[in-house]
Amino acid sequence: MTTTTPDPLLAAEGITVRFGGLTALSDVGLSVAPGTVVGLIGPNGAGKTTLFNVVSGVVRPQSGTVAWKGRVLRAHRPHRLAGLRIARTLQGLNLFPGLTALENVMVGADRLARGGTFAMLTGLGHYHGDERRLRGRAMAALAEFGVADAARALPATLPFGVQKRVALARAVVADPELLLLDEPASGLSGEDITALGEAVRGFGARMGVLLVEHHMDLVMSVCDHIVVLNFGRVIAAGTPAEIQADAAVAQAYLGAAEEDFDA
Ligand SMILES: Nc1ncnc2c1ncn2[C@@H]1O[C@H](COP(=O)(O)OP(=O)(O)OP(=O)(O)O)[C@@H](O)[C@H]1O
Repeated sequence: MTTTTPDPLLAAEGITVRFGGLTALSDVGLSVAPGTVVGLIGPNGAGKTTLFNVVSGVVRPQSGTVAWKGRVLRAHRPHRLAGLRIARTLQGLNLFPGLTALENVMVGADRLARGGTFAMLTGLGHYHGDERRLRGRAMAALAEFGVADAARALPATLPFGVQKRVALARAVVADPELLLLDEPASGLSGEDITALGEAVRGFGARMGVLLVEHHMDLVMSVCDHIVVLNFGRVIAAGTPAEIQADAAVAQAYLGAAEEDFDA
């Protein structure tokens, strides 16, 4: 039998996570196919970050599996993601304060450096060829995000929106096959969000993307498929149009808003 649906890059199945007596995720699944942007949304406390952390290897589920290209990941750890060609950005910027924007992006290209970025940045080992090649690549990544002129600056001296772009450049500089984005729009507004949306759509043409995000306009405009969590369960999954028309989703957000209102 032939199928038009590509095999997923990432497939999480039956994920259950408990923190003491609290069930943060209950039998949750999602998958990301190449060239698609999958959104993960839900009210506060729904379990989005927990699922992001399971996929990243930060949290180990009590049950369920995470598979990468059809192979279940058993010793799944965050520092192994780059080797699998999975990149992620976190809610915080996580830029190295003592390195310039360019050097930060070069760290993201570590997978491509034969001697490792450490050798390259410290000058130890055989690094000259790597250094030139990766510097060029990192500059190109900064230019792609319109922040090439920030290359020599330390992160703390740059506006927040520029730091965010540097963090995105670092995430994609090594050409990942899957990009995990945890609330990339947080702290951004106006044209920075518009530019972020364009960037995420651009990533979607080159790689699979999993986007955890509160900013609904962004999610609805960039995602091919959306999974909605509430109280640790998947309550809906579908296209942006299907999710916008889903009564259970509207109820979940309305309920959350009423709780916020009562608080
Ligand atoms: N390390 C932890 N220990 C105990 N409880 C936790 C832990 N991490 C998350 N939780 C709880 O698990 C539930 C899901 O939290 P999670 O952060 O995954 O939700 P979220 O959808 O990302 O929320 P938000 O949108 O507010 O970031 C919440 O009730 C939260 O309090």
